[in-house]
Amino acid sequence: MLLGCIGDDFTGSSDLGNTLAKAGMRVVQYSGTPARPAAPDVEAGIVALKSRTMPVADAVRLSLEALDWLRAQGCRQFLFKYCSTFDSTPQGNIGPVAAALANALNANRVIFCPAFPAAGRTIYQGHLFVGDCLLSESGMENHPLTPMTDPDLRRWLGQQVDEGVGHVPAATVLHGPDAVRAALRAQDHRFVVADAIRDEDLLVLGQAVSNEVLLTGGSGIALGLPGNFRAQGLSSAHGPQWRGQAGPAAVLSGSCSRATRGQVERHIAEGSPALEIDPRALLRDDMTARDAAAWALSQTGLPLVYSSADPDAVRAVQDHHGSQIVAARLDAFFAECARLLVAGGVTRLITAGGETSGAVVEGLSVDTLEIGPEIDPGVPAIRVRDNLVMALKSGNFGAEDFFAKAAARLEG
Ligand SMILES: Nc1ncnc2c1ncn2[C@@H]1O[C@H](COP(=O)(O)OP(=O)(O)O)[C@@H](O)[C@H]1O
Ligand SMILES: O=C(O)[C@@H](O)C(=O)COP(=O)(O)O
Repeated sequence: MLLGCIGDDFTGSSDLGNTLAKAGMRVVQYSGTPARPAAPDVEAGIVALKSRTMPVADAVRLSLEALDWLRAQGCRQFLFKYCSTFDSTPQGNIGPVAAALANALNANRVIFCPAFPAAGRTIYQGHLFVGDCLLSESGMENHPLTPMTDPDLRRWLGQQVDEGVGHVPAATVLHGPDAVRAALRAQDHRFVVADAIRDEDLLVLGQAVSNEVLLTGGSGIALGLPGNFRAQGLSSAHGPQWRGQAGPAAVLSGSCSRATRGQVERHIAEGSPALEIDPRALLRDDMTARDAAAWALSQTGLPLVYSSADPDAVRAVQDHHGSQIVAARLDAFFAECARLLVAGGVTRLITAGGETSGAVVEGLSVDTLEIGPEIDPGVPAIRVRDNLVMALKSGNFGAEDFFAKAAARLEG
């Protein structure tokens, strides 16, 4: 294994897998740190954790365990993947996890670059934009678990760590890898936010950090890495292999992000079967995973079970019951629903939302996910086992017709 990656959620990890697989690496995503060694032909291994929103100390511990395993697989470089919208709280977990990994690897320069231009995430003057909005005006300020209320990544990361945060501006990145390397050497700080506006900038950054042991960022920061390994004669390009999967399909969505809500609306507007889950009904046991799975298995077409709701509805439920209680109940519901659907014959399963996808993958006791071809930017088709394929869609990814498109792509 050449590149060892740690993803702080499951959809984000598959997004990273998509970038690396498209650029020709053979990629496997693991659900948590595996107990066994990796297969010998894996070039990039991604240990997916559900560590984005867990207590800081747990996220650090699990990330260090993943690092130990990746080191034992012979990796030469390590990438900590977090969200392209830098999802975190003022306490963490991005800063503390990055600091622990940097300490363990003796890394003295670590870049932070969540940019993903294909999905509209760019960084300029240290500020993160989503399309033409600052992060804090993009809808992410209403995220149920990690509201992003400050677009200045230096300031946000600075709250999470006990050290200063440097910056490599776009003007330097435009001058190419040598200029970036020189700027990194000149920094007073170990942690450095790097601007990136275009994919070309990410390729420059990727080249500039080819000798750094630890990088951090969104999937975009990986764009240039397969080329680095190829240039060193360490990897040979081959596209992801894909074998379609026939059989019943279903969608589970716990994501309340704007893009997902649009996809849910489109699905319903097209007359496709949809069952809305009210978390209050789950908490009262008026609705169970068994009820929802039985409903889905009795439908024709592509059934959608969703709790996706707008920010006001989410806030009302959280204020009443507490966000952690609601999140835990929804996670348990979707995990159980997925188990029942697969037991009932579903072979193509689409999940929307990082927390939700993590709960589902863990609930299905899946340990290895083979990354296949891209469905929409940032979302690959995934083979889980002989009779089960999945798509783990990040909350804000995918076109409006994503659910139908994913079902078709997983089959074809
Ligand atoms: N109807 C709802 N009311 C309150 N909270 C909800 C509702 N539906 C989902 N949530 C919360 O929103 C979170 C969405 O997180 P996630 O699955 O990661 O989606 P995304 O990727 O869009 O952020 C869930 O973990 C859950 O706690
Ligand atoms: O980098 C990204 O935007 C995604 O890969 C990702 O991590 C999204 O997370 P969720 O929105 O929680 O699915």
